[in-house]
Amino acid sequence: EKEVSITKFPADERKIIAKAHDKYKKARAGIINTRHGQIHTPAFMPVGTKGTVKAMLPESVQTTGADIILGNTYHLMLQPGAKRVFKLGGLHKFMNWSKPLLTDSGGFQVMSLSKLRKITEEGVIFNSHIDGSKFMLSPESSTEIQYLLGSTITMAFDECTPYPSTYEQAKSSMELTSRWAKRSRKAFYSRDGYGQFGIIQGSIYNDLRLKSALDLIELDFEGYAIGGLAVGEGQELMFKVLDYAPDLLPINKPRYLMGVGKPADIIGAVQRGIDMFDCVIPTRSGRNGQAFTKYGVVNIRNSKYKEDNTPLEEDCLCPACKNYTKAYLHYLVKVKEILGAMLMTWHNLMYFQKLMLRIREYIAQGKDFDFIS
Ligand SMILES: CNc1nc2c(CC[C@H]3O[C@@H](OC)[C@H](O)[C@@H]3OC)c3nc(N)[nH]c(=O)c3cc2[nH]1
Ligand SMILES: [Zn+2]
Repeated sequence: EKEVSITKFPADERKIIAKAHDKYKKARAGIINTRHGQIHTPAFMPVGTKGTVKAMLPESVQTTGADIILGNTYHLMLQPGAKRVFKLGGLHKFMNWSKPLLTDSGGFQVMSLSKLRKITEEGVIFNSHIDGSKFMLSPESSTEIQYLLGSTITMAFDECTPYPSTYEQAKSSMELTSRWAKRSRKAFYSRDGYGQFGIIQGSIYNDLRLKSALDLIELDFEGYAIGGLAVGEGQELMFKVLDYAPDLLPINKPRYLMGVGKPADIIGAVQRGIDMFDCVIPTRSGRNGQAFTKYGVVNIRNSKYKEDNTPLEEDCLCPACKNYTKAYLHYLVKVKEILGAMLMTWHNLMYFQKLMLRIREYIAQGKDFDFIS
């Protein structure tokens, strides 16, 4: 049993008991202590982009077992505006979520959502996808916005290198991210129980990933994210990067793989040393009628369910499985009833949290967990 205690997450300790497996010696289970409570890792973080996990009440999200949810700087700075959220008591109060909140730094959404944008050394100038008004996101403004929102974990302002990229493109993008990380770190207001994570880039090039990690480790972040993945490279290439990238990061700090993923992606990434995940799959696909079950993914809109009087999963404790049948869910989703989105989302979030719970238990017992899904 290797006891590895994490360096201070300001004023708090993160205890991590990394059991060295023969096959999965990199898998680890632990606890991150923050100002807003504990995060049990490996952790799945539901996405609440616009200050709400879509179709869920925050107390319902809590019953699924989620310790932390995500908000998004890009969306919230456009509407309702970071200063307004600050004036109203911060995002925790605004959305009635008292546990940890992680906010992305906004760069990714600028590139994927905004119209007309210009990347300069200073930052990214863009027009809002809502009303076309002009905005600038920079390491300083992104860090300040996340402070105004009251984020427990703030993400450094980075450039998510697109896939595919040539070596030269990935190199200059990674170097820009390193310069922006330095400015983000300088702009961060360090407080007990709050933390800022650096995001490493470098696409699929291992020397660039190493350089990115070295640049960011110098800035002594409270945690590190592996960025530039789940951007279309596919699972095989992603795992190839994850075969070495987590090892470039401090073993005693949280490692967060952004935007991942399906259950099999999560299991493979945990086996390679990742602690934290976020993905829209359980919420977005739930609203689109896809339910994750131990029998595989159920497309509830399929007509074979229209008179199926059994629950999605007979032993699941979520309201969809306890009180309703596949036939009812099939009907609700077909006629686009709001309750359909609610019940499907609730079940999927419960499924993902159960998966993480089982992974944490297997690691704690020193068991292999290849076959869980
Ligand atoms: C899906 N694949 C993927 N997402 C990614 C995101 C957005 C996650 C963010 O996007 C929102 O979900 C829609 C969530 O709010 C999440 O917040 C952390 C990334 N963000 C940054 N800053 N840098 C990256 O390299 C990056 C890579 C990703 N790959
Ligand atoms: Zn269920």
